Amino acid sequence: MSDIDPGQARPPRRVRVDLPGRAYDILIGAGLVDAAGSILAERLPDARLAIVTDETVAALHLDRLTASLDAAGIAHAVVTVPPGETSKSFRQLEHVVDAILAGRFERGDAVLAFGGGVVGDLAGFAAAIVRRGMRFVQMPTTLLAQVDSSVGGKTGINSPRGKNLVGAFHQPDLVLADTSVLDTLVPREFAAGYAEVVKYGLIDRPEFFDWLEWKRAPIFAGGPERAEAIAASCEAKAAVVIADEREAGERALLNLGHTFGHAIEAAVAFDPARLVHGEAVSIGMAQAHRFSARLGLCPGQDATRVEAHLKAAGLPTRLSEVPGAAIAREVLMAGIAQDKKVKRGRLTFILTRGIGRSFIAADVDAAQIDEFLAEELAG
Ligand SMILES: NC(=O)c1ccc[n+]([C@@H]2O[C@H](COP(=O)([O-])OP(=O)(O)OC[C@H]3O[C@@H](n4cnc5c(N)ncnc54)[C@H](O)[C@@H]3O)[C@@H](O)[C@H]2O)c1
Ligand SMILES: O=C(O)C(=O)C[C@@H](O)[C@H](O)[C@H](O)COP(=O)(O)O
Ligand SMILES: [Zn+2]
Repeated sequence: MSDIDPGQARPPRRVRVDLPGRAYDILIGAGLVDAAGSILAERLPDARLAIVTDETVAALHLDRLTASLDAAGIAHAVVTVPPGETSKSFRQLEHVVDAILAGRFERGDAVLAFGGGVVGDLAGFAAAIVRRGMRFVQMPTTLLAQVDSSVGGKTGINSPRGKNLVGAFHQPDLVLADTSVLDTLVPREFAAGYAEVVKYGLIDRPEFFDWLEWKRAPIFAGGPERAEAIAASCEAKAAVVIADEREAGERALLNLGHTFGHAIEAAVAFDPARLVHGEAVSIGMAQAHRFSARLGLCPGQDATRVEAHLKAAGLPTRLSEVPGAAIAREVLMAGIAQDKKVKRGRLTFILTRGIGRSFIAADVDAAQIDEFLAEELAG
């Protein structure tokens, strides 16, 4: 059987994450929710599925997924969590783990994450720890999850002390990204996912950034460029993950904008009414470019160009755009100190020499970051 649904306009694109012993495919295209049953029956024969989803995704798309699994004779159960970042918690982890155990899912069965990055990170962590590791399928339903979180095996939950501080590396066996489900995403969440698309251009693909400047409108409008951008993003991420699966070195580049961004998310207590992850990354990437320019590393016009592109996509680029009470500098500094890239107390940031010329800067002076944040908050 092939992965091509006869109802689809075109076969899915395929990106291979060629990790030795743990290689997997990312299939990208319209109609993969309806085709999931036949694809999974072929690729994970005999696996029962513990589907983890959130209430919003369940209401919009779950019936089509379960109908497809029923038609293929795949046994499944569903566990639902509330939508939003606050579900990346010990409480929801316990809820998901308990449902998997109550359903007597075995190690050879699979957890299937059907949702955005929150569901993917939470379900993936449950898959990593239940019976010391179950099989795992990602069916990402947000732009962010299709271009970033479903790929590469980072799973986990948040702590009130910081973002993703508890987790595990656990690669999926398969990623099915149905681009048609993005049509129900609210514009704010689409824009948030776009920030992580822009990230790949800013890390080391300047020609991709140029292309995004040119193609942003059709990507947002749902033209063929959208699937192209998703596939290009997955290819960029897969290349980094294959080279450095567990972030011993260069994978840290995927953290561009995240040292500032994660601190901002923690400072607003992960409240999606104030800020979602992609928006925090957008502010963080703009800050990484402004800070690099301030140090004389990056041309000022590159920082301006990055900020203009993010703004044009409807994304925030400044701390002053975060709604609610002003964020205190000390709170941000405390969040930055919890970053997972900290080594012997010294800060690591992803800085840049210009668009597409990011690099890992170990041993960044905390006093300079503190001064920079004071300026940013004043400005
Ligand atoms: N593991 C990784 O490598 C990685 C990478 C990037 C981000 N992340 C994590 O991903 C999370 C953010 O993911 P996200 O932006 O997808 O947020 P999310 O999972 O909270 O989804 C955003 C919102 O969109 C809704 N939604 C999802 N799919 C929908 C659809 N098709 N139609 C309508 N609504 C839909 C959700 O219910 C939610 O309210 C963060 O926790 C971040 O830390 C992880
Ligand atoms: O996959 C990675 O590596 C990333 O850094 C991708 C990020 O977009 C993502 O937000 C990730 O969850 C951050 O990882 P963390 O290790 O800083 O928690
Ligand atoms: Zn991210």
